[in-house]
Amino acid sequence: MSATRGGLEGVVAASSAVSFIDGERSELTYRGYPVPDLARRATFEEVTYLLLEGELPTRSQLEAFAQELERLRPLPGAVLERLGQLPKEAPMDLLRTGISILGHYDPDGESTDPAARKRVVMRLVARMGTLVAAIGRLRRGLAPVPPSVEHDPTGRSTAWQLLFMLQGRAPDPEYTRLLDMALTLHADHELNASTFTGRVIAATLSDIYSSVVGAIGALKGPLHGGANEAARRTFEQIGEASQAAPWTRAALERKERIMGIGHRVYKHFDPRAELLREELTALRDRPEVGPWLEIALEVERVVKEEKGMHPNPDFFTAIAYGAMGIPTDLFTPVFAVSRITGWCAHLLEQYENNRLIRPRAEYVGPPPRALVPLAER
Ligand SMILES: CC(=O)SCCNC(=O)CCNC(=O)[C@H](O)C(C)(C)COP(=O)(O)OP(=O)(O)OC[C@H]1O[C@@H](n2cnc3c(N)ncnc32)[C@H](O)[C@@H]1OP(=O)(O)O
Ligand SMILES: O=C([O-])CC(=O)C(=O)O
Repeated sequence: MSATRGGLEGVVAASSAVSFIDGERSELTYRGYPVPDLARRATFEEVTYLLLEGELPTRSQLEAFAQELERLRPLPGAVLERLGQLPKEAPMDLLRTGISILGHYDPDGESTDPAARKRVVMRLVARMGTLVAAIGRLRRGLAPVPPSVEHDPTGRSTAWQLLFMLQGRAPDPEYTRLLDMALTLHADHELNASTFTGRVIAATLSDIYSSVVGAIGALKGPLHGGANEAARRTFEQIGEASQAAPWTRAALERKERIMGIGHRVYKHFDPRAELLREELTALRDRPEVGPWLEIALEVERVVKEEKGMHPNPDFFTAIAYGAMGIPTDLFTPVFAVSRITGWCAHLLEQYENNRLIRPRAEYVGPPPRALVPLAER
């Protein structure tokens, strides 16, 4: 019998100056700034700069940063060509492969020079959204739409560009603002499973692309980033608010997990989910929001009553992203458009002060025993 429940719960596995979670008080900060403040009062590009550079940008720093992202946003043509040749069923697999292909075309991909690593990070941050949008279109048999600066009234916003490249038309300003906020809320979360995966890979002194490919693999799982897609499918299965309470009670009775509910670190509530609920409540008169929100709030009420558990942000982005017209199986890739910033901030931090990450396992197998030759077994 093992002495550990597994999962490294509560284990401090690295020092980091990127983000901080107080699970008891439901507080989250990026580089010292409360994340709800950043989500409400700063753009995702300001937050990206903050995560990567350690400080919020001045106006001119932000302008130069946004211009650089704009310059780097288009994908090398060969990437789209190769993606076009792959089976299209699984967007997260396409994203994983797409990032891997991008690595082949990056002249700095294998460099260990800090300035070259920063250039790699900028390319990844700029291109993740372009890649996700292209995957979304290729899957529907449509030609990818390139980024467009002339039509972007918000001034080079990742959220605007992502929706534009996905849908081929200027997005609804309310949804652009909501997506910008959601991107900020998902940008970093300390040593979550995907970031930890990336840091483990980087700590072997492997390259940034390999680390991000590994992180994407971890994000895909429904216990982590895949929960937003799974939560949407749950709401669709429930169908209408009157069915939500009996459905939830029956699922809990069967000991099933309700996707988008629960968190390893937050003990009382997740501040990101609170903010998203508030934003969606303000939009509840919209037909693409209201009925889904009613279902979600019923599920939330019953889970809280029965298990004392709370929603995580994936519970509400499952409604928000659907309302924006993002296809359900693209929800987790959209998470990656945000989290690439946190992954990169952590990878740079890992390289700066590296030591191989190599924990031990508690051995629970058979005691030492003598080998019986094959002929005698
Ligand atoms: C952005 C993000 O990645 S946020 C996380 C997204 N993931 C999800 O929403 C998936 C659903 N949630 C879960 O599976 C979990 O709550 C996790 C993985 C997020 C964190 O859980 P952990 O702290 O590891 O808890 P653990 O898996 O040990 O479960 C503890 C107990 O709570 C129950 N539980 C945990 N989450 C849920 C849930 N969503 N629904 C129902 N029961 C749950 C477990 O069944 C278990 O019950 P038991 O003790 O009777 O066996
Ligand atoms: O921190 C975690 O374990 C999961 C999470 O909420 C995130 O990655 O945003």
